[in-house]
Amino acid sequence: MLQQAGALLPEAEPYSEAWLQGIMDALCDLSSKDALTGLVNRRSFEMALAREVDRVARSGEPALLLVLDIDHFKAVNDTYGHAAGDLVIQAVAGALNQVVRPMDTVARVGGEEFAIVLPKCAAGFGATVAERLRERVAELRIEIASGQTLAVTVSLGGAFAPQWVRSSSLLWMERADRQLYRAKAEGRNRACLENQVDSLVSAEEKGMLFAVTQQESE
Ligand SMILES: Nc1nc2c(ncn2[C@@H]2O[C@H](COP(=O)(O)OP(=O)(O)OP(=O)(O)O)[C@@H](O)[C@H]2O)c(=O)[nH]1
Repeated sequence: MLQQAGALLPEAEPYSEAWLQGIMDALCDLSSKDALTGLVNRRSFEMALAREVDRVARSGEPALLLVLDIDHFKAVNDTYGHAAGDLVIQAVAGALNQVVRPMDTVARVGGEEFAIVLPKCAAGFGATVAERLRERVAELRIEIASGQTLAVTVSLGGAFAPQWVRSSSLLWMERADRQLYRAKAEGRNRACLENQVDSLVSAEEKGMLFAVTQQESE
């Protein structure tokens, strides 16, 4: 499996304890990481998001979900080729990883789409961190060929997890996605965040809270 995926096999003596451990680590990476960027993949991110939903519901601590999309990325591929597009995706991934805290999870969730979950992120800090990510990407000068560099921008959407409500990661993702659409529609190279956290608990989420309360009272 590892050879088929182009992954390196451990250098230790075959079938030794170190070699088996190396094989297990490499298989874990293969199932949880995106091969192009080394970021967490969509499947693994969805699990991290579900864990965060549970943690927020238990602790009431704020958490922010950001979704990002490279602007006009099709034009990069069409103008400079797919290999240059891949270099752009890798550079953006690296830049995002540099800006966040070790406790945050950065994932590549689609072709030129990324998502970041930021636990314990206070509501007042959301716009600052989103803006810092946007700026960091805009500052990049990505070398796509000798002496040829490209600059790209990203649009971001963000939503805070509803505190004290056992929501679903899917609903959370949908809310962040809506903000991303807004950022694209308003001209790209910007961040749009839901601003009022408490009043944005949807009817569906209230239903989930009710279901939890009912179960707990049985
Ligand atoms: N190089 C490269 N391109 C990819 C990869 N995955 C998806 N793409 C390309 O990403 C492009 C996404 O383009 P669109 O969804 O039209 O969006 P866009 O051009 O970024 O426009 P906006 O999002 O509206 O700003 C498509 O051309 C895909 O072929 C990948 O792994 N590598």
